[in-house]
Amino acid sequence: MGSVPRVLSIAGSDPSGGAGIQADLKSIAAMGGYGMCAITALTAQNTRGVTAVHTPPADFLAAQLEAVGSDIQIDAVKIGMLADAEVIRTVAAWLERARPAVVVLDPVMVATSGDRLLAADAEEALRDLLAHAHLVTPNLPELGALLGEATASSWEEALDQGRRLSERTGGAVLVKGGHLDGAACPDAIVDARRGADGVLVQLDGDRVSTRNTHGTGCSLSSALATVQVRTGDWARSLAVVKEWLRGALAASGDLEVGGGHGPVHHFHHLTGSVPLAEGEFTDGLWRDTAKVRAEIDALPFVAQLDDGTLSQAHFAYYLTQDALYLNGYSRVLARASALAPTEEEQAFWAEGARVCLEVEAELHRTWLSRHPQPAHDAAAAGAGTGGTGAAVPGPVTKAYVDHLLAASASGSYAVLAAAALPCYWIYAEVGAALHARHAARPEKDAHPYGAWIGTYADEGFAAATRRAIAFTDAAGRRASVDERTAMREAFAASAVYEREFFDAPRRFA
Ligand SMILES: Nc1ncnc2c1ncn2[C@@H]1O[C@H](COP(=O)(O)OP(=O)(O)OP(=O)(O)O)[C@@H](O)[C@H]1O
Ligand SMILES: Cc1ncc(CO)c(N)n1
Repeated sequence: MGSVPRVLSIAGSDPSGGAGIQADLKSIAAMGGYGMCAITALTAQNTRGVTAVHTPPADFLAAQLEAVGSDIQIDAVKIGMLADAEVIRTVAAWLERARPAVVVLDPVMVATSGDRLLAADAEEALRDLLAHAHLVTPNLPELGALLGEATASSWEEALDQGRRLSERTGGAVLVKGGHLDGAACPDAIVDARRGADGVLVQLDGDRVSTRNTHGTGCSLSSALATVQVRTGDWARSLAVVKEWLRGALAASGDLEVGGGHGPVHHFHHLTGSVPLAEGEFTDGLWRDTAKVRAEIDALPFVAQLDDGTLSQAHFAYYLTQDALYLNGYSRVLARASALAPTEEEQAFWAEGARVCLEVEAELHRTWLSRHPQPAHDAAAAGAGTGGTGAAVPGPVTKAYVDHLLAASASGSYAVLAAAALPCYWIYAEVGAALHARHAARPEKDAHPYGAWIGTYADEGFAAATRRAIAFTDAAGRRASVDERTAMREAFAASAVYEREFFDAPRRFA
């Protein structure tokens, strides 16, 4: 066997996708297997119930089994709905010849909705088929019916019935707690060949509070067949499948399928790693920070820069801190260059690091000489003797740069790119909005910050921003689930620091 178990489901079709072969194929894939199916019957059903069943001629099922089995090595078989005695005989005859290494049989008799899925006169034939299975997975009513007894009313009684069924079939029986009353939902594998109580493994579990239990039995049995190929150990297989199914039940509400007993979310564990289209990842980062960005737009600093009422002291503090920030940011971009996976990205971030130093120098040469920070403000900002360019980072500048340096130290290029991105993206957006408003002003020349706002119209920075977004997006698309989470956190934290940076003059100047 290779690393992908080849698993055949012999079962009925549920067009609503929650049970039958549809659930089986999803569950097999969710467990890393290659799913195949031979269809025993077509049902017309949804989450509310079954309205019709069409059973094709048994010869046609035989033809499907022959086609698959004559060409493909089958590592495991899961058997579900069998409809009638002729279908059962057809499957039995094929199993005799094919003798798959793993056979899990879910003796489907009644759907979750209460509708019959097996002809009443076929129960005897089904009992005979059980001997072909390595594991039988009846729910409590099916377990009772297979023994010709009433449904067990306690877990102990169910285990006892399971052991007696195992004695009869010669294989293992999965006793399922799904139909028990109460908050517990245990499952146990019972094998009469294993001594007195026969319990191979029992896994206790809490009941998930949901109506979406359509197809849980189908999903469990096909997933178990798949994992069993990998482990060869029912107890370990059940442990992994039960935890997965619990997650699928817990996430079933995300699906919003149907008004009755809805399906479970078979791929809940993969939602964080679905292949993303170009731009999707960074669009998500942008959406997630909508609130923080709206808060930036509403800051007094932005409004005052816009209408020209910003105090010289606040502006000078801002420029001073910006120069300090750019120095730290340059080192962070240099680290992104060092970690970059391609030469194109390496060059891009290195150029960004260089430009930061150039802009820092320009701030000192031009802007800060025109708008020096008053001595008492520089002292308040921690510059000591003040006013002579010996400023030190204020609390926000320090915290923001420390956050970026921590992202550098994470060693993840993707996380570092995400942390660095708001400084491009949010700054570019805020600047573009300020610039657009300024450009529409009739008396531009009289505006005290007109020249500064003019620097926001830098097409080179806008182009660099687009590339920084594209590189971060590509890194996000390649990233693992955990790394994507860390990227979102890093981006969101930087967005908050962007807000704090614009608000810092009001608080700390
Ligand atoms: N609400 C729940 N919370 C947690 N686990 C559950 C819940 N309902 C069912 N299960 C689990 O789902 C699996 C299937 O159990 P169940 O007894 O419901 O099978 P079934 O009746 O054959 O399913 P189906 O709905 O496909 O007919 C078992 O592992 C059981 O423990
Ligand atoms: C086709 C099919 N198989 C099994 C079940 C049991 O859930 C169902 N509802 N439908």
